[in-house]
Amino acid sequence: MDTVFDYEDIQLVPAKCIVDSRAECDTSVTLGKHTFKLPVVPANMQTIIDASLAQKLAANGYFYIMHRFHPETREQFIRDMHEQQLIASISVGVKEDEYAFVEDLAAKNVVPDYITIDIAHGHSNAVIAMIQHIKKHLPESFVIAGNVGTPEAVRELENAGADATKVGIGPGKVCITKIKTGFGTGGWQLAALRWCAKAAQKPIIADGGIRTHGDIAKSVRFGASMVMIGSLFAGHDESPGETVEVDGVLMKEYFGSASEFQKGERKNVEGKKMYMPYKGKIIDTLIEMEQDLQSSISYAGGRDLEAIRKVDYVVVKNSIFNGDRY
Ligand SMILES: NC(=O)C1=CN([C@@H]2O[C@H](COP(=O)(O)OP(=O)(O)OC[C@H]3O[C@@H](n4cnc5c(N)ncnc54)[C@H](OP(=O)(O)O)[C@@H]3O)[C@@H](O)[C@H]2O)C=CC1
Ligand SMILES: Nc1nc2c(ncn2[C@@H]2O[C@H](COP(=O)(O)O)[C@@H](O)[C@H]2O)c(=O)[nH]1
Repeated sequence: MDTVFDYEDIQLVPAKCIVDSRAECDTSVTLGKHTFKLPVVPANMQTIIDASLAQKLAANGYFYIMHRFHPETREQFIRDMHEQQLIASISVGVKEDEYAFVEDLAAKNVVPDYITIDIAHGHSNAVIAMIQHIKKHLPESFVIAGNVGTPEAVRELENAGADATKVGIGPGKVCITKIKTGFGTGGWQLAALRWCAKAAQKPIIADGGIRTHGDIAKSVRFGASMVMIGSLFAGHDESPGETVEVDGVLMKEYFGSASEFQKGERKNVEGKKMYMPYKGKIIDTLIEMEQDLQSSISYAGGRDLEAIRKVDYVVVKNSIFNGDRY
């Protein structure tokens, strides 16, 4: 691999505008059998999504992935979403119980539209076996497998039957994998995405490290079909994390899925907790993301996300804030 870089090191180069208004630019994306308003999905984490937010997102045309941390509620969740004619998108792990869960869903003909295999180190026989198990019992479900950080892993999971792969080992805001293990794509996530995308034959979801709305356009430029985001979605009214007041300022908790707060014990901890400033309603953030992405498309000289995939870029180390931070 040649030089590595991250989101803050890249700027996309503008091309001649062909629209009269940014409102003409279409940010929609198709993943599997469905089309969504934005190429963005809130992280499948307990402080980011719950059933109520999932319902709201799906009803308004956004993609979502429900987390897997209340496993006993998943079947009813799928039934509830389908009763409302909404997509059902769940997560699974790879432990023994999950095999029985998939078989049970198949036996009852309760078929999720999307199933995400949510594991820290996705380039593993455990994930390959789970992909094959889902494809055998629930062939109509769209399978997203991850997380990975190399082209070899993308190819292997695709060959096992994954319909999309999720790229990002350790770039997350509440991630401490890189500190605890020395491994990951933290600090070079965008270059890792490009590396993986060159090998991919199916959609890639870039996961972790998005800090600004412009990073969504950069992810699309470097090969992502969709972008998974945790921290930017934390802190909203609808975010399930606990709300606290610190020095008179409202904050909401955001913790890692491999943190002691999720696990309930200090074993193989690779995540931490932080408090994010309260941000108001999530729909306002989604609308702002859409407007910013429409603007990105206009700077790319096109009318839809495809235009962004072709733009030139420059690598200017740490250039994005011109030396300033918010
Ligand atoms: N995207 C990222 O960078 C990361 C994300 N996470 C998130 O944290 C959550 C917990 O992840 P995870 O621990 O995988 O899930 P689980 O705790 O469900 O573990 C899944 C299974 O994989 C095994 N396992 C986990 N990590 C490894 C490894 N490095 N090598 C071999 N076996 C392993 C576990 O066994 P055992 O526990 O006995 O090893 C267990 O049997 C997930 O939601 C994941 O997305 C966590 C770290 C990094
Ligand atoms: N290393 C860890 N990564 C984690 C953990 N919990 C979640 N995650 C990953 O982070 C992203 C969200 O990243 P953000 O930068 O947008 O906040 C999420 O989708 C997971 O892939 C964890 O405990 N450890």
